Amino acid sequence: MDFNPNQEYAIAARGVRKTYRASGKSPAKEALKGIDIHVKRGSIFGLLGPNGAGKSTFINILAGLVGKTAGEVSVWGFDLDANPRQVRAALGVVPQEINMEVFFTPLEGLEIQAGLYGVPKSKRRSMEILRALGLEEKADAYVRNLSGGMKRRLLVAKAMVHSPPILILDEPTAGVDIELRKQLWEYVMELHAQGVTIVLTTHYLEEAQELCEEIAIIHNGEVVACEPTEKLISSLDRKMLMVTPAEELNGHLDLGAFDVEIKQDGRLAIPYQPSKTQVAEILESLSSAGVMVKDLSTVESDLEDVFLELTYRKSA
Ligand SMILES: Nc1ncnc2c1ncn2[C@@H]1O[C@H](COP(=O)(O)OP(=O)(O)OP(=O)(O)O)[C@@H](O)[C@H]1O
Repeated sequence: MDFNPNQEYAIAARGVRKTYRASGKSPAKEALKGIDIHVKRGSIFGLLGPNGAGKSTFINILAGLVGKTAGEVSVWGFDLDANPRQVRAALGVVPQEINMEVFFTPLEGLEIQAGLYGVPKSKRRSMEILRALGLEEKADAYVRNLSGGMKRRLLVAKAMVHSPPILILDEPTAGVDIELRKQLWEYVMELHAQGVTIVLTTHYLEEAQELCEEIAIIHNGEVVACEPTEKLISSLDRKMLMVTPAEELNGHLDLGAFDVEIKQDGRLAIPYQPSKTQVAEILESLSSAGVMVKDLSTVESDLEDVFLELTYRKSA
């Protein structure tokens, strides 16, 4: 396909809305309330949000499985409404649910998928893809005899048969053990190194923090944050001062304006806002309370804190 190198974005979505119609006893549901998302070409982009936030709805709109109610979407420079076929060719989508044809072997399944995408026989790379995902030995096995992790890797393989420039993974590691998760990410990182743009939704904040260059947080159908990962984390005005007292403290400690928690190992955890509080002020309070400090360190916030704070702010 045409890789349109002049386009900056792999995916550009503006004002995307989706209202699911009422059916039976279920009322209409506004799942996306006008979201803007821009994914840079060649990046790894994370879409985070609690259950029901609207992540799958957005991905299903991109994949052409759900029709949007309003807004504009362009994928690899192609408008979704005007050029749905090109958009489909630009995307490899790994769905959340393992729902696959069990009558074919993995190799047959990939060949059929390649055929559906019109990949000529001479350009097919089915065995190469199976090898990369550690499924070479299972090429001729029954799909129903594969483990859950293998099935998930087979879904990734299927999404890549037509060599799309964008790979979308919807909760790819849910229920996958640590070893397989590692293997899956190694392959995804390899694709990334080859220039493939990766979009993933995950509930594993740590995973997103580790892998994604940019993260959008969706909550209740709205984008509450969309920034480079580091900036997102540093934008949170919260740190933790960890203090090891010279002598063990028994029970309660009152530090006035500061909250303090005595950890099991005897250290004190004191949260503070760097924009408002100097560490010296906390040390003064400790000194007034008669606590001698043996050692201290500060802990940065992680994505979990950002996530909680942003989603809390929105629902407050
Ligand atoms: N086909 C549908 N008909 C009606 N409502 C739907 C439909 N699909 C999703 N919804 C609703 O839209 C909202 C967003 O759902 P969506 O599946 O996009 O969330 P999500 O962020 O992907 O959540 P999860 O992480 O649980 O997959 C939810 O309230 C959900 O119940």
